[in-house]
Amino acid sequence: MSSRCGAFRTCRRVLERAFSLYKAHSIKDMENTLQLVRNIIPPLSSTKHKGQDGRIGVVGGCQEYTGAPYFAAISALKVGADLSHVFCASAAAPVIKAYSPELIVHPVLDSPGAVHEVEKWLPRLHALVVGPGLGRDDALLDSVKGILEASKARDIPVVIDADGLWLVAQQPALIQGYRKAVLTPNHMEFSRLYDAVFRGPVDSDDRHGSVLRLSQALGNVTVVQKGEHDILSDGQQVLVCSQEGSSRRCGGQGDLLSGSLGVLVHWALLTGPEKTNGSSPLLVAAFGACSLTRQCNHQAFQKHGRSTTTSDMIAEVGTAFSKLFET
Ligand SMILES: NC(=O)C1=CN([C@@H]2O[C@H](COP(=O)(O)OP(=O)(O)OC[C@H]3O[C@@H](n4cnc5c(N)ncnc54)[C@H](O)[C@@H]3O)[C@@H](O)[C@H]2O)[C@@H](O)CC1
Ligand SMILES: Nc1ncnc2c1ncn2[C@@H]1O[C@H](COP(=O)(O)OP(=O)(O)OP(=O)(O)O)[C@@H](O)[C@H]1O
Ligand SMILES: [Mg+2]
Repeated sequence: MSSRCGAFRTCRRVLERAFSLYKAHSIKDMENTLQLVRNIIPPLSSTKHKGQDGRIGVVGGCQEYTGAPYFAAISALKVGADLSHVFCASAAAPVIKAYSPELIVHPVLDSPGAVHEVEKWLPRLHALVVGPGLGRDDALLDSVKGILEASKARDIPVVIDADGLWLVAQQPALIQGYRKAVLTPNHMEFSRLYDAVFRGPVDSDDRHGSVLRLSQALGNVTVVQKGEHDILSDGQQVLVCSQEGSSRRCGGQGDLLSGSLGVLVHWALLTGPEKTNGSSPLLVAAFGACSLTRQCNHQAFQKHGRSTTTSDMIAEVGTAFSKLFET
């Protein structure tokens, strides 16, 4: 009996040691990747003009959902973009404008010339975030398909989230092989995409492999699977972001992530792979957005506990950004 207890204790010590080694290793990996994120952040400078640090467009917002595009667009500004546009359905526009005087809001998505109306702006935009609060109306989704095609033709980076991922699950060919696309699925959105591409369910015991395979099958688009740990892959590398957040899971946190990512993607592509130590700039940008969102969640939770909402997290963007990237 006592020798069995001894064996049990030894086994537990081995497991504990292995776990703490793994933890130490992953903390070191996280710190190394955070350093790469710091390398892509442009310095603030008095010689720059308005617009140079980012002009970002969010495509989303319909009668039902006005919060999601607002969260994404305001997060882009708070992270450091100079201008943030929202292209939404007409019913959503006055609501979004009333939330914030800082956003430029175009009520065009449900007009017959929607693609043309957005295309006019594309030469002036550095990145698009497609999907927050878009809804699943077929006519809107059809316009978004045209907007995605126009963005690809101009080589504009696109972050695809929420209902934009619904569209991609219906038509994966839309982003197949487009290396400037980043997909940011939550649990359900990832399962839907995986099922659409592989015609079978995700292996829940192999999250890393599933994310890697999905990215590869889509022609190396960057995939960010959000969850307790965020798993990111460009089809070659797999990164894990375990920045401490909290247990509070209010809606809108993913919108903060996709909006911040719009800016970071622009900065990362501007900097190029020399500063990201051979890692894909988009993967580094995605790691930055995941860390930032989780840090905002952590800080907001310290102050507000169970009543934390996404607006409280957005109020933390400035200090969370400084803590992670400007120390
Ligand atoms: N204030 C707003 O306007 C908000 C609007 N939102 C919009 O709402 C629309 C639908 O988004 P949804 O995210 O609900 O998408 P889905 O309609 O695909 O639903 C996802 C479902 O998965 C569940 N889920 C999430 N994580 C899970 C996990 N780990 N395990 C099991 N189930 C899990 C959620 O409870 C949710 O019911 C999108 O347009 C989105 O942008 C959201 O962004 C939230 C905030
Ligand atoms: N269990 C968890 N523990 C810690 N952080 C989590 C957990 N689940 C999700 N997150 C974090 O919350 C953020 C949003 O992820 P989530 O899965 O809620 O996205 P979402 O469903 O798209 O959100 P939204 O409500 O904006 O649509 C990400 O930064 C992710 O890292
Ligand atoms: Mg979402």
